[in-house]
Amino acid sequence: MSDTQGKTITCKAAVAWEAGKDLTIEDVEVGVPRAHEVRIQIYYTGVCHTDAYTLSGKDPEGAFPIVLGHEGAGIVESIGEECKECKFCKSGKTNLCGKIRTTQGKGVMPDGTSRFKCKGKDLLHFMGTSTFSQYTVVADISVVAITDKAPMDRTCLLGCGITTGYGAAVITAGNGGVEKGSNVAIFGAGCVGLSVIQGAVKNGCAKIIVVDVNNSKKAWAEKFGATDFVNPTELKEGETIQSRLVDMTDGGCDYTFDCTGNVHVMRSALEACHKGWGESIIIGVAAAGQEISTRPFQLVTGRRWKGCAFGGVKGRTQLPDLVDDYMTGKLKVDEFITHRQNLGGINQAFQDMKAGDCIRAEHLGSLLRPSKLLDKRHAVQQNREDGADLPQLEDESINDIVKVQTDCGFHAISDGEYRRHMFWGTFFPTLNGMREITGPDPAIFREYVPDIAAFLEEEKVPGETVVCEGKISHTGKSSYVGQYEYLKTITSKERHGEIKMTLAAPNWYHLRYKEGKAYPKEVYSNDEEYFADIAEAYRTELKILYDAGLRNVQVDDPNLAYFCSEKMIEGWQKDSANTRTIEGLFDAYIAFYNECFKRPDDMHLGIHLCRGNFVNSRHFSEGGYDRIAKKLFTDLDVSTYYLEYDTSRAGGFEPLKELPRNKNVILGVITSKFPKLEDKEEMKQRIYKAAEFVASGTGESKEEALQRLGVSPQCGFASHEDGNLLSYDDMVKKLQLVRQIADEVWSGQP
Ligand SMILES: NC(=O)C1=CN([C@@H]2O[C@H](COP(=O)(O)OP(=O)(O)OC[C@H]3O[C@@H](n4cnc5c(N)ncnc54)[C@H](O)[C@@H]3O)[C@@H](O)[C@H]2O)C=CC1
Ligand SMILES: N[C@@H](CCC(=O)N[C@@H](CSC=O)C(=O)NCC(=O)O)C(=O)O
Repeated sequence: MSDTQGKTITCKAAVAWEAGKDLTIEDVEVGVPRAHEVRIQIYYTGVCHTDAYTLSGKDPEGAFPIVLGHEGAGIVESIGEECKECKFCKSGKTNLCGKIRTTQGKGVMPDGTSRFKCKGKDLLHFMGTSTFSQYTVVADISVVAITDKAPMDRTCLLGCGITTGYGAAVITAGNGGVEKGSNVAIFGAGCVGLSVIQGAVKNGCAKIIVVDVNNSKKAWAEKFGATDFVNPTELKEGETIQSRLVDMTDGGCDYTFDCTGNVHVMRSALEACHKGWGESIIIGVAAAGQEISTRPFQLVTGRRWKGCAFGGVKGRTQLPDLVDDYMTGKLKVDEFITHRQNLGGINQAFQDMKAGDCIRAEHLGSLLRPSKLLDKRHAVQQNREDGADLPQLEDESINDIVKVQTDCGFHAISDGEYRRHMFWGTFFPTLNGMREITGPDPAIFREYVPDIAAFLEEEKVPGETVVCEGKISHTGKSSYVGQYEYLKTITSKERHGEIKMTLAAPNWYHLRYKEGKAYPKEVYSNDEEYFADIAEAYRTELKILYDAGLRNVQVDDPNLAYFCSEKMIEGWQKDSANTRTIEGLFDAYIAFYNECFKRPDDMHLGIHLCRGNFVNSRHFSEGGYDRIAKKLFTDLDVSTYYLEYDTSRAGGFEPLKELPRNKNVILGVITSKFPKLEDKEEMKQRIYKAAEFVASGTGESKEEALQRLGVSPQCGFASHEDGNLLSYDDMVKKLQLVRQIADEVWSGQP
């Protein structure tokens, strides 16, 4: 036993102080286990809709403050002193043990007290488990020992959702499970419904029909073994879901399962059962106050309604068998792991669960403008037209490009950056203290910074740039938010959280300028002061965007990719004016980024590392991620990296070994620079290869690593409004190819 035995442990836990509010990570005291109790060090926990239900305040038993969580796996740290004794357990008829249920429902241990304390207050326990804590105390009968060969990051998921669905099919339904040859219908293909499918497949059901309002669940359902899929919102006129299922099964299903928690669905599920013997199992948790109803005649004529908690599985005796099924490949568990978070990311985990999906097919934001829009913008820029009708044309063109994206099946919709001239938009020039200038003095630029070098090769400097002339601050008025607001008006409310906005890189007007030229010395005495004001401006901008509803941000940063370029590094080292080493500058930029992008947990942040994407499909820099990967992936506080991988310019996949378990990479294997369509199979093989490298770095399986990858074009199609060397149709074909690849690699996922 550990040396903490007999002592209170102080550890981190996610505390729900009140209903409807985010959890906060607190230091909590976890008391010594008493008689018939066990203290466990929790290594992994799942997040379940029932946690969200209780947190929402709708659970009649929900009380606060509480430590939620009930899908946990860990190691026993210490035990108090050692049921076949309660009426329920003695009956052999149910898994609902009565011994501790009353106190458990009140959020306390069987002796009526709590083992959690925080800020001098007792915290309540949840479902007798409270797994959102590094340590927890549970009653001895609430814990089951399983083989230490089973990985805990998977077995925690057997704590509820998977076991519930699987158990409902193989234990609760009928007399000990659905019979071979039965026809079953499963309403709702989330974790629970998909697990019902697994049970139905195991027992040899004939028809396994999945009913879900979300068409993206069809591929998921098929992957788990469903034979049919019906979307109840796409029925023929006059048809109900009951009548469709009755028709499909020659009179009705032998078994139906509600895995939605919707009481109307529960009714349909019952009424879709076969007269005389059909049985409907309620699994979903309905909101407080809701009741089920049907015509009593449905029951009179032999249909039966039943329900189950935890699938009817007796945790202490039957769970080890499920673990064995998983270990021997009979029960799918890995496939359910779509996201990982550490304890600090728990609110994000709730958001991810509610969003239901993770985005696999992406693009980088900028899309080719239609020629009518481009012509108009040129006419306005050259003062040939006054531009009064430009906003209207922008709106129309955005409506069209949003339709293209939704038709292609993209979720992270952008406005194509149609209101911007360059990919970074108008953030910097609109800050107090910054000014856009044309025809800048070439002497201010670092001539070895790749985009500057490219312009100088053509004996030009950038036509315009933004310089700092005074103390920088945000005006309080965002130049990006209008772009998001417009997208909201043309997309459904459920999609507003997926809309993606691209933002300028905070270091953009720093790296290009020679030492001492990025800001006047009288205003800032060093980089850190300058960075601090820009960071404050970014935080203000993010708050405005967040308050408007934006939850998906992508930063476009060529500068960080320049740190992969030998030429740039050589230039930096030869420049005697530089006061930092190149490594020191990279570190400073990472710290700068982390200050700029301090954000709420439910705002997703990704970063695109770009090697240049200018008119005529021009790139600026070359070099693999090897030299920056460790710091980039570990120290930079972003969730997703959009990485170029279309040519050997970006090097190999080896650096992906450095990707930690809580981060994602979108592989830009499709070029946005040229029209030739990539070979789909070859691209899929590249993705699988990338997954091998990710897996080899963390020790995950390749399948798990795949769940942190996605696919996209390598860059935008029009970082400069004039766009790359391909046609609008070529671009659409590329987007369709990205979608097809994603569908084949991650079937059913967005
Ligand atoms: N009884 C028990 O022991 C347990 C119950 N639950 C409950 O089971 C339910 C399902 O959990 P998850 O699978 O994790 O949820 P989920 O949200 O991942 O999946 C629900 C699925 O139902 C679909 N759906 C929603 N409305 C629908 C409708 N009207 N018709 C058809 N499909 C519809 C959704 O598109 C989604 O695919 C929840 O209510 C949860 O609280 C979860 C674990 C244990
Ligand atoms: N407390 C709620 C009901 C919550 C609930 O239904 N819990 C189920 C399992 S759902 C798991 O994710 C459960 O354990 N039921 C058995 C029990 O004895 O609680 C309410 O009062 O509505």
